[in-house]
Amino acid sequence: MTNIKTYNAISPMGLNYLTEQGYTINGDEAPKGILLRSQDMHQETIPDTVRALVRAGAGFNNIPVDDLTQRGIAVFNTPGGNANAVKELTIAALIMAARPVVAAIDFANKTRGGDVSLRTETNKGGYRGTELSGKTLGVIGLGNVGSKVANTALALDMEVIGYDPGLDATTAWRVDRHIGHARNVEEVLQKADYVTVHIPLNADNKHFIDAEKIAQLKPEAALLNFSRGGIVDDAAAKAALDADQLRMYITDFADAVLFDNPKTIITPHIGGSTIEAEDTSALMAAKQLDHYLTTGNVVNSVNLPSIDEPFRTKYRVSIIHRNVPTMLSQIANFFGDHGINIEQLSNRAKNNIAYTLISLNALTDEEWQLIHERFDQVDDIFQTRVLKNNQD
Ligand SMILES: NC(=O)C1=CN([C@@H]2O[C@H](COP(=O)(O)OP(=O)(O)OC[C@H]3O[C@@H](n4cnc5c(N)ncnc54)[C@H](O)[C@@H]3O)[C@@H](O)[C@H]2O)C=CC1
Ligand SMILES: O=C(O)C(=O)COP(=O)(O)O
Repeated sequence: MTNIKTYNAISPMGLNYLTEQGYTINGDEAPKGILLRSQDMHQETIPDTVRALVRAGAGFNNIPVDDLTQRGIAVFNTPGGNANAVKELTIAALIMAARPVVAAIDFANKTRGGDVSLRTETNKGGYRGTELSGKTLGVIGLGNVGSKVANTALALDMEVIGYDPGLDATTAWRVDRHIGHARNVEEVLQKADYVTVHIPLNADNKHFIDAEKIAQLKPEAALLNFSRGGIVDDAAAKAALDADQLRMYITDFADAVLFDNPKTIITPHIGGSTIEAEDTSALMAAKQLDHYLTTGNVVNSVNLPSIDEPFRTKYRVSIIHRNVPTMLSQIANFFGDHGINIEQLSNRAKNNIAYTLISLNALTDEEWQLIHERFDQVDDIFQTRVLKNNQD
């Protein structure tokens, strides 16, 4: 039985799906797949038997994607699976940035003695807030989470402007037409009363919100970070709070520099922590993992191009290789030279990586062996798998 290793609390919805498909979870055998959430995989040893690693969630900065690609290991995430959960917590944070909810709860709970109802009523004046209605929300990153936050803020009667240079013809449809599109991030920073960041942590986005950008915010603005620690320069945010150049900072990522500051609210990375989001993400992850291991089809991979075609032949050969000239002809020639008839060949590239899926109806054990012997020696080929159609 194929063994899958897991890290973190993965919803039974995903684990049960895999066991129903015949996998073992955390069994004794060397794993073929890994299923995880926020585990820091930069610190883990990933065995050579692993063919796929799936992050049940959106952010994959905890995974050494480049190293795994060189080893021919497919990496997946589950985009959108927890976006609604993050959206709802971000809206809660917006409300907490407008109304002193946390301080007011604290005050009510700490009121002791006498007529507590009367005492809380007479002292409530210190807990007056403002309304979101009519204020401007700036959303940086209009992906699965940011687009939902932006659309929902319209229903709160906010003006919304967004910034996302990576939107394409498909993803732009997610964004309501009443949301203004900023030409640059500075426009968002300067206009908004609230700024919320929903972008991935990668080399380009490290400290994307730095001291220089924070300085462009209105002093009465509030900054929200439900993306990742490291996207906002927390020390710069603290300095701006201390200098009254920023009113409030709410983040889902604890950082000691922010502790014990009444202008800061910290939650312990719970943006995606709802029952629904955990179920949806785990099930998506489990299905994508099974799909890849059994058919070679690639859905929602962060390092391989997508190919999702019905597996109608008896065999498939899946090849992860460098996106270089003559590779495809070398592969096709090998099959021609050995008299192996190709029923279908699909090839797609993503940056410098390409993926080729070859469908066959006849393949002897010797030919199966030969494919591995030959392709495993080619430097530009990272991984070759021969798959038998179990539905056959
Ligand atoms: N707090 C939590 O528990 C959770 C946090 N996240 C974080 O939120 C991030 C976003 O999640 P999704 O919306 O699902 O991802 P997504 O991939 O759907 O969207 C990200 C968007 O950011 C845009 N982008 C990238 N760099 C940008 C930049 N410098 N300026 C403006 N736009 C930029 C991209 O074009 C893309 O449209 C994740 O990468 C993850 O780190 C996601 C889920 C849960
Ligand atoms: O999906 C993401 O990017 C998240 O940050 C969620 O993290 P988690 O799976 O809840 O540890």
